[in-house]
Amino acid sequence: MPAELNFAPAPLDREAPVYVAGHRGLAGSAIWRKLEAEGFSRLVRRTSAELDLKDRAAVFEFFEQEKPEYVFLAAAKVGGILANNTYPADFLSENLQIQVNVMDAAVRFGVRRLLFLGSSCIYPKFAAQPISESALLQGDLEPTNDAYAIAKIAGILNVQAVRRQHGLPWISAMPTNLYGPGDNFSRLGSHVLPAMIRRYEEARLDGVESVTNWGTGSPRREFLHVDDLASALLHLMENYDGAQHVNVGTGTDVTIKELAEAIAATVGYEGTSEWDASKPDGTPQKLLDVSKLNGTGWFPTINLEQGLKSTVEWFREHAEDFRQ
Ligand SMILES: NC(=O)C1=CN([C@@H]2O[C@H](COP(=O)(O)OP(=O)(O)OC[C@H]3O[C@@H](n4cnc5c(N)ncnc54)[C@H](OP(=O)(O)O)[C@@H]3O)[C@@H](O)[C@H]2O)C=CC1
Ligand SMILES: C[C@H]1O[C@H](OP(=O)(O)OP(=O)(O)OC[C@H]2O[C@@H](n3cnc4c(=O)[nH]c(N)nc43)[C@H](O)[C@@H]2O)[C@@H](O)[C@@H](O)C1=O
Repeated sequence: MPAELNFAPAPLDREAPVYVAGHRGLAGSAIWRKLEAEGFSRLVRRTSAELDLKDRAAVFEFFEQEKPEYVFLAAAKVGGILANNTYPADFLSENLQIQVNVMDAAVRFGVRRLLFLGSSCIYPKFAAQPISESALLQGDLEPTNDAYAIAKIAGILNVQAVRRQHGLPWISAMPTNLYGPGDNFSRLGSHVLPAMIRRYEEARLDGVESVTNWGTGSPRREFLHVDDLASALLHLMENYDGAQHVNVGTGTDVTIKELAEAIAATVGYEGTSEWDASKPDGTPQKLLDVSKLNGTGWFPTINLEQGLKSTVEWFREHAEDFRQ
């Protein structure tokens, strides 16, 4: 068993090996950029083709070889409402395997600090708004993502159990809906914001007069730019130590209809928007209470208007990669 470690808020050692699990994903790539910009000199990464985190033996071998001192656990099976609703068994199984393997290996090889990334979908479907950390397990989950949410709740408990049993000062962060460069823009598997950027931009280019979005447009969502997420996560690694997970968001939300209007305006689409109410709306609202995070001294810097503009620019620069 590793020696018990005590945490005191302090900058992470820029010379120590840091493993960013999921470094090619939306969140992981932003964490990687942030750590590089902050002068971390021994960043460690593996693609899923090089290291399948579901392969327990391979994960242990990797940790033994690289001996990371810090881990950002941003590798996961992730998708929007339709993907979650269609493949619940995969979302449950793959996420449990990935997080258990990584955390078990991290215990075995004495990782000093590990940050587990969950999601705001861990909270009850009808939680009081804004949702505070203490709302966890106080009500029924949203059925379209209950399997994924249970895996993420298990991850929070895993971190807490490691803290109790092994004395390692690991933490969990629960981000709200994320967006930014490197997002998944696939038509069926993506989240709403990248899906709409693609839909409205392609409709503009093709001269299509009307686009159809999913659901009624009435649900409310909070959107955090991934560069803000990465900055918040490094801040938490350097300033927060507690068994309770920390919400990471902006503290403001919009309706999906308002988001659609903002995206249409940003891409310059002048047609109309329809709504397909046969598609699920999901949780009516999931606005995070971010007072705990703000209390540590961290605040977001990128508002939705700026973030949409730069993400549309990024999508245009990479549009070829998404042609099918
Ligand atoms: N996107 C969002 O809106 C939100 C995301 N989160 C959380 O943030 C984290 C990251 O999400 P996000 O960046 O959006 O996801 P992405 O789908 O963009 O990236 C996930 C990454 O995980 C890696 N991965 C998946 N399966 C495996 C595996 N079996 N072995 C190794 N690596 C694997 C992939 O690696 P590779 O590219 O090499 O295949 C990929 O780069 C997740 O924990 C998610 O729950 C939380 C709230 C909202
Ligand atoms: C991050 C979070 O992401 C998922 O939950 P979600 O918040 O419901 O995310 P979403 O982005 O998929 O949808 C938000 C809203 O937008 C509407 N909507 C309209 N048009 C499109 C559309 O074209 N695509 C998508 N995906 N949604 C659309 C859609 O009907 C819904 O009302 C879970 O994976 C959950 O597990 C999770 O953690």
